[in-house]
Amino acid sequence: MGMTVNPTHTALWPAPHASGAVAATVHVPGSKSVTNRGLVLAALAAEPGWLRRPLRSRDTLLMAAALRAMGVGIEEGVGPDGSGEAWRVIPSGLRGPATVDVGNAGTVMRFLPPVAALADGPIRFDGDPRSYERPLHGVIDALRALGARIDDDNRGALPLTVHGGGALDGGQVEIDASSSSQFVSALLLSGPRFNQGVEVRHVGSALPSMPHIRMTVDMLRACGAQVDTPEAGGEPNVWRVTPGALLGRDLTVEPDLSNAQPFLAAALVTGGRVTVPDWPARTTQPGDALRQIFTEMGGSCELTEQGLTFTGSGSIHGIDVDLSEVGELTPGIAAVAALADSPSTLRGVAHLRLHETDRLAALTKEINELGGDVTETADGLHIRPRPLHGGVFHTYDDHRMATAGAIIGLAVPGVQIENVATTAKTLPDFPELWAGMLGN
Ligand SMILES: O=C(O)C1=C[C@@H](OP(=O)(O)O)[C@@H](O)[C@H](O)C1
Ligand SMILES: C=C(OP(=O)(O)O)C(=O)O
Repeated sequence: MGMTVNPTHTALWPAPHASGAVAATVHVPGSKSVTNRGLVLAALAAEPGWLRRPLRSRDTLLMAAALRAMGVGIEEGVGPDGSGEAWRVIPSGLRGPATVDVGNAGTVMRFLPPVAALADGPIRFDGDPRSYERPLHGVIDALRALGARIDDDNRGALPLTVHGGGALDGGQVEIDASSSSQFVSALLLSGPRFNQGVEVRHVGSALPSMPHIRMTVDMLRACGAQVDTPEAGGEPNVWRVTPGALLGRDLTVEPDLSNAQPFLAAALVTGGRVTVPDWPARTTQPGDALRQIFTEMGGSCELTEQGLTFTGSGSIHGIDVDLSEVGELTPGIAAVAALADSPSTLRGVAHLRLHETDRLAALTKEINELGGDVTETADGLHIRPRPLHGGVFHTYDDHRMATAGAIIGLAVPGVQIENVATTAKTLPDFPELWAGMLGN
């Protein structure tokens, strides 16, 4: 864990250059965010449930392994109607001792300590070196305030041990979640199982990634939980979850719309057309914002029975946009912006400095090394397009850096992506899907 060395880091993947307009249909695997919430809620339910078309990637397999280590049954199967791949989740009394490898998954490191507080026995959390640097204080401090006992040798970060007592008081808590919306989601997801439920009040500067909090609330309600939110006429920045049993559900996971991004970007960058089947008509996924953002950058899209079809116009325009709600889209938007016919300003994403890597620094450095002109601002990037040349695009163990580099490679010959295998965090089949899109 802490010392894992991945020998594939030095491998270089020649990013395919597009010889013309792409025309493809790409089936994008399931959403990381929905799969990992679905697993947690199913594990906390009072009865077995189904998760159909789950994403199988590093982040979701780590989540499943962690829940299994705490005693939850997760079995391979076909869904109740006999169709499609599925996981059957069989809740049981959560227990330690157990060890959880969080890898570098924000969802695992934030969503599971509250689950561990409900377990009987100690649960040790460890992960990749980068996981030690990612913010976790909101979850740790809140759990302590709600009655949990936690040993955090690294004070406010991983590695740590949650000494679960089999139950947690819960109640009211204040946190500063400006560094990650996942603090709020984490406390809400386990909230129905706390003796008094939970009331989370965010204090501090702006909260990022609101659609992900709405996803948490929607999925809790779908499992029968009662949740009061600021949107529903409640107090601003306050969420309240009533204690109660969660239902076992039969949930089909939507395609990951943030992972659809590089494929839609390919249509934009090559003046081509890409269809993503099963694009949901209504969703809380932040990737849905790509319909608007990429349209503004020079394409058009149509949502039909066949899915979402995005068509590039042949020109790519710069954009001035606040991405605070949809921060995980930033690397892909920056890649497209570097190829545009006018400058871009991406705002509202200072918290990306504490994502998989410092994404603002990494994008600036890697695009500039290909001849670009990117500067960091206090909360984002200024991107002035310039003619780019080939070279190595480093990825810093960040799946979205790898896909961003691939987008640039479509338009710029000779781009080589270092460690494309890092896409396994959320999209293990990326190189194959990319080649398939290009007809290779
Ligand atoms: O809850 C979730 O599933 C996520 C929330 C967001 O985290 P932050 O609010 O930390 O950016 C997002 O960037 C991440 O990829 C997934
Ligand atoms: C920020 C991301 O992931 P995580 O869930 O690890 O925070 C991401 O996928 O862009």
